[in-house]
Amino acid sequence: MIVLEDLTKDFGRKRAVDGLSVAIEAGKVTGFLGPNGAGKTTTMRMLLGLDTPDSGAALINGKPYAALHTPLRTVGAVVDSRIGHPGQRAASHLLGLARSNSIPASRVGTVLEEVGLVEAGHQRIGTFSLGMRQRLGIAGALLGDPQVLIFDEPVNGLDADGVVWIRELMRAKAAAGATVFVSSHLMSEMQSTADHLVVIGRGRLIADDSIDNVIAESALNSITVATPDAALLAEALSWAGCPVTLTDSGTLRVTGASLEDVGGIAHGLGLRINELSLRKASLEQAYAELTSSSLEYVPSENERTAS
Ligand SMILES: Nc1ncnc2c1ncn2[C@@H]1O[C@H](COP(=O)(O)OP(=O)(O)OP(=O)(O)O)[C@@H](O)[C@H]1O
Repeated sequence: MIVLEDLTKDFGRKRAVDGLSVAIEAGKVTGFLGPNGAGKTTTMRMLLGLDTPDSGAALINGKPYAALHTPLRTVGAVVDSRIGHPGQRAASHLLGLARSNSIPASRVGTVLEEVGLVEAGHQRIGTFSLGMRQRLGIAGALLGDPQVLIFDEPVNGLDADGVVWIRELMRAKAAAGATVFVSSHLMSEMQSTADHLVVIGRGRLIADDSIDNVIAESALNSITVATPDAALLAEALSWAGCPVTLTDSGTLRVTGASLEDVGGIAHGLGLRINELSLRKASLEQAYAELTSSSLEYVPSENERTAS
């Protein structure tokens, strides 16, 4: 389990992480999301003892990283694709890591196989593609068979097969009881990988909830109602405080209400209903709504139209 307690970090006058408190549970993949500069990497670096908190604590299984006896047996992480020395061979890099953490040398072959790098084990790291370096980083993270995994943007540089592979790896590790904490910018990827989300903006917690709840809370969820008595139902819904619009096709679009609310009001009026359906927001929409007020960098109109 990972626990952040009022975690705070400043770089000069810039507050990168601001009083962040959250518990990341075992047995789940928890997605760590936030706009550019929100403080995700800094948080992960503090968890791994690579940056020191100014106040608060970042704990893995109840301890700061520096207090872990053989860290690679407790936590495996990929926060940087610069791994090992370019002149070193992949297998000897892993062997060095294993030795320094009292991990049996036999694990090197096991993890190289797990990440699909058996053939490349004798190659020098400097000859590796970005995708191969990502896989080697993940091999290092898995070496001590840890119960906590921390990945910062792990799909960067991976091809389509690699993306599916890492998704299945994270799901399998969580299903086996591991705590998997992963940052990503790809909402579609998070939607198919994560169970739970921690969203931050400007270093502060914005949401700590299941993906289903994050989407359910979105103001962009809407209900479509088709009825011959649209005007009457629209008036009743407005009275009940539900924002309602009449669409070009003559149906009503209702927000801020559940299917039960809308069905109940229509039933109370004895109206005939031809369609009553819920249109859920995507995770991307719900996320954009949550983080719109904490963007550090807003693209100009020209950049938006160019992309
Ligand atoms: N070593 C550093 N020195 C000075 N400022 C830093 C340093 N590391 C991070 N920052 C600043 O702290 C803030 C948080 O950065 P961080 O990299 O943690 O965000 P992030 O959420 O990981 O962003 P991204 O999604 O763009 O990778 C940013 O404003 C960044 O410029």
